[in-house]
Order: sequence, then C-alpha cells, then structure tokens
Amino acid sequence: MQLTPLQIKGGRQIGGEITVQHSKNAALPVIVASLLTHEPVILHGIPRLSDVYTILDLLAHLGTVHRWVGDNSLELHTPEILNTDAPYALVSKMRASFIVMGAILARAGEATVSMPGGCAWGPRPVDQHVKAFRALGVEITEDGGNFDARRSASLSGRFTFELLTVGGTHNAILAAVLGDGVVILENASIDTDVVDMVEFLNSLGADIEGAGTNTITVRGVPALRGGEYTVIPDRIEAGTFMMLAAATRSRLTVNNVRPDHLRAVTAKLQEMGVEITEEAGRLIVDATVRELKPVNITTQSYPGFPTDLQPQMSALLATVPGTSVVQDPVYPDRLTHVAELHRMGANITVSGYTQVIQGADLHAAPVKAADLRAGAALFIAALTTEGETVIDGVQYLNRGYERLGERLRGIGASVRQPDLALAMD
Ligand SMILES: CC(=O)N[C@H]1[C@@H](OP(=O)(O)OP(=O)(O)OC[C@H]2O[C@@H](n3ccc(=O)[nH]c3=O)[C@H](O)[C@@H]2O)O[C@H](CO)[C@@H](O)[C@@H]1O
Ligand SMILES: C=C(OP(=O)(O)O)C(=O)O
Repeated sequence: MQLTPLQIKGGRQIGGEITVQHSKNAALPVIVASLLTHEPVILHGIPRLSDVYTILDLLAHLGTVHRWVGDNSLELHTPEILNTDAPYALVSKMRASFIVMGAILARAGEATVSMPGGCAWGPRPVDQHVKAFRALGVEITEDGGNFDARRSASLSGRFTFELLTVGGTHNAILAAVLGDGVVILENASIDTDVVDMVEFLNSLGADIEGAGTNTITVRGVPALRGGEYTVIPDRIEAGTFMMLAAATRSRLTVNNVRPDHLRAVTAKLQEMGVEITEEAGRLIVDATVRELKPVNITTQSYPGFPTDLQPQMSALLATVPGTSVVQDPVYPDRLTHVAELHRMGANITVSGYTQVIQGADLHAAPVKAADLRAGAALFIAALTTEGETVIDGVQYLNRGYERLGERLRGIGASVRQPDLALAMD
C-alpha cells in the first residue's frame, strides 16, 4: 500500500503525556498461540497495526474467525485447522509469521511454511527453529523456500539453542504444548515476549515452566481451553518516545510502561544526563535538566539494550555533541537509517556493525524509511530540526506505531497528515 509521506516540522520542544500501545512483538505470538485451542479466546491490548492485520489474514487462511470487540480487543476462534500451509504472500510480509509453523504442527501434525520476510536489512536465518524441531522429533524438509514439517508423535526431548532467539523459542514452545511428551529447551530466550506468550498459554491450561529463565520445560497437555488475556505494554514504543523526548530536549510523561522491561534503556539515557523518574506504570523523562553527553552502546538480547531501539538511539546521539559509538552485533546490517540521517546532516561513520557518531545540528531534508525502526529514527531526527522533513516509506511505520501522527500531535509535535490510523475492520 503506497501512503502519502509524513510531513514533520520540528525544532521545538514536545511535552505532556503520551500513552504507549500494547506490544506488537508480544501480541503477534499471543495471537498465533490462540491457534492451539479450539475454544474462543479474547485478547486485550492488541495494537491496530498492519502487522496485526497481516497475521489475522494468515490465521483466517488457517481457519480462524476473528472479531474486534473493542478498539484494541479481539475475539479469536479456531474450531478446526482448515489449511496447514502458510502461503508466501502472507509469510513474506512479516518475520513473526514463521512461528505459525509450531502452532499448525501442534494442532494438525503437519505444516508447510514459506521462508519468513520482515524488516529487510540483511540475513535473518531460521536454522535454530529447524534444528530445534528436528531435535524434538519433527521431520523437516526444505524445498524452494518452503519448509515442510511433519510429526508422527508428540514432541519430546531436549534442545540447546546455539544462540538466544526469541522467535525460535516461541516456535519450539508452540509445537510442544499439545501432546504427551516433555520438551526441555536450554539456552532459551528470556525475552519479555516469550514470557508473555507462556503466561497466556498457561492461562489456557498449558504446562510450561521456566519462562523468563534460560531453561524452559514444556509438558504436553491433551487440549487447551478458551480464555481472556491482556498483552504487555510495548517496551520498544516506550523506548522510542523516551528517545524522542531526549532528542528534542523535552520533558515527557510516558504512560502504560513496565519500567522493569526498560532497565537497559533507562540506564543509558540516565548516563547521558536525562532525568528519569519511575512511577507505577509510567516514566517521566526529563531532558531539560542538563546538557546531554555522548555514550557508547552495544545491543544484546533482552535484558540488554535492544536492537529494535538501535536506530532511534543513533538518531538521538547524532544530536548530542561529542563522540558516541553504537554497535549492533545482534543485527550487524541494521543500518538503513544511516544514509538517510546523513541527508539530514548527521555525522556517522560506519565500519562493520559499528557506528561512530559525532553530534551535529541536523537539518530538514526529504528522507525515506526502508524499515520500521529506521522510520522511527527519522521521525525523531525530524522533530529536532527546524524546517519541514518529508518522510517517505510510511508503510513501515504503520507496521509498528499505532495512530502515530495523531499521538505525536497530542504531545505538541507538528506532524501533517496522513494520519497513520488504519481503517478499523
Ligand atoms: C516479530 C518480532 O518479535 N521480532 C523481533 C524478534 O525477531 P526474531 O525472533 O526474528 O529475532 P531472534 O531473537 O530470533 O534473533 C536474534 C539473533 O539470532 C539470530 N538467529 C535467529 C534465529 C535463527 O534460527 N538463527 C539465527 O542465527 C538472528 O540473526 C539474530 O542475530 O527479536 C529480534 C531481536 O530482539 C527483534 O529485533 C525483532 O523485532
Ligand atoms: C524488526 C522488527 O520486527 P520484525 O522482526 O517483524 O521485522 C521490529 O519490531 O523492530
């Protein structure tokens, strides 16, 4: 879908309060996990994002009937799995869709899923998903970009991931929930989005122990019941708004936050000189108290500094006098924001996955987002500059930020249409 570019006039402070949406990256696996029960489930805190619409299209193909029962509440019901394939047209739009493999396998015993898509900054392998499935007794073949998976019995056994993978951990858990086997996953991701999906599944009667630690034990159960669940707040959106407040040297109250999910981000902003006050469910971010200092960051798996905030942090540091070093070994090629920030006067030198950033005064320019968080970096940069920045590639922002234009205007930003609200269906 081609959307009109976003037009932003910055160079002034923002302020007031902004309410963070619930988590995209937690909502998507929770929606997929609803495939495991034949009874209806009601989910609250589902952001209206294009990624959510994409996963709902995919679930519709598999046999799920959905109905919005409130602005951000969704009823899902999958009485039976009607198709066991996840077609390329849908899976290629979005990385998270690959985890339908575990859910379809669990429910139907076989699944055919295309190689996933998602933000396109470089290779995003699924070898750990495949190795985990094979180790747990699933037969998998790959043919022309399609994976065919089949299980003749319940999954059982032990698998140690070679690296921490959020999606790989989701997929293996989903595949193991139904049946009579016991699966032990070692070196599993301790990400908040894994914990959220497990809490949802356990609330439906699954028997999963250890989420939030590196060893997760899944004991198969015969069936799950229906239920109701609320997804956690979006820590990446919260972090984006915290960085926006810092970049515009403003004071902003960020509501609907789990401060414990944002420790690494809060610590780095504090090291820069941003005052952050924690209150129940919100953070007050104040970048008006002192001059900001450069810092160095290296991305890591949760609870480290998230790669999904690296481009936004780079945009902020591009405005801070002095030299900062930003390294993203999680996604070494996640650098599509750099050339666009250069157009706005940023001084960033790249070597491998390292950006050396010299703070500078940015200026308005026409720019283009090539992926979701690069788009976020660009609206942060745009709001620090006088003049009008026109940001193309709005469809990527639409993947991750709900009603962005409207909410930014609510904190005093000059953002002209199109509003990013999607048609509500
Ligand atoms: C929809 C969603 O929730 N996406 C998030 C999820 O993606 P996703 O779940 O795809 O990311 P992973 O946690 O799997 O990836 C982490 C690292 O492991 C590598 N890897 C992963 C799987 C695999 O089989 N082999 C392999 O080598 C990846 O290339 C990457 O370097 O976590 C990422 C890391 O926090 C975030 O950037 C994404 O926003
Ligand atoms: C990169 C992201 O999503 P995906 O993994 O779906 O590309 C993201 O949320 O920043």
